[in-house]
Amino acid sequence: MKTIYLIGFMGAGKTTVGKALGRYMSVPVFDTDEVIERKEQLTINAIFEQHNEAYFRELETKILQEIPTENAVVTTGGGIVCKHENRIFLNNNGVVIFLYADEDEIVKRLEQDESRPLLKGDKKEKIVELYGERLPIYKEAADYLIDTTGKEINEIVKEISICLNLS
Ligand SMILES: Nc1ncnc2c1ncn2[C@@H]1O[C@H](COP(=O)(O)OP(=O)(O)O)[C@@H](O)[C@H]1O
Ligand SMILES: O=C(O)C1=C[C@@H](OP(=O)(O)O)[C@@H](O)[C@H](O)C1
Ligand SMILES: [Mg+2]
Repeated sequence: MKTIYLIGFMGAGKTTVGKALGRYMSVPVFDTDEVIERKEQLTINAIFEQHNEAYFRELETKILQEIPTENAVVTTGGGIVCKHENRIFLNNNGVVIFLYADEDEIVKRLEQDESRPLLKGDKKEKIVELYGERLPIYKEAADYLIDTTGKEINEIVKEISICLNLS
């Protein structure tokens, strides 16, 4: 089975849904952020502070290309689609599912979260600005779009399984 890549904005549920999807499909799950943090022995926040975003993006591309392209679920960081090279790799190596959630839902889910360096400061303003820039990119990069707004994790996993004829 070709690897399933989950893309979408911060807070769309990629990491959470991906873990549940991997359990449902009995395949390993690779979260690009988690792989990077383990390799660097630094949190994403610390990588941005001690190095910079460009350093993180180089790591992200390298890690993406090291993760198996068969029989796995890969949960990506929200900015991975911003690099054309990454979009080409995703498209060539797996099935790309865009986990959509509307802006208000994203804001709600990330209200208490301080783990995303790009949302430091006025979180809502940053979300509106970044999401506005990226929404067309997610849509263009995806094979399928799943709306996660107001849905439970298992409901989203079920929708993905139907989408991919897994059930
Ligand atoms: N469908 C959902 N409904 C409600 N909360 C969700 C849903 N999916 C994820 N969350 C919550 O939103 C936050 C971000 O989820 P996460 O999986 O880290 O998203 P991403 O990896 O896309 O940034 C977490 O607190 C998670 O529990
Ligand atoms: O959208 C982005 O640029 C980012 C999303 C994050 O992952 P999540 O989408 O899992 O939060 C993480 O890769 C980093 O903070 C950058
Ligand atoms: Mg994540």
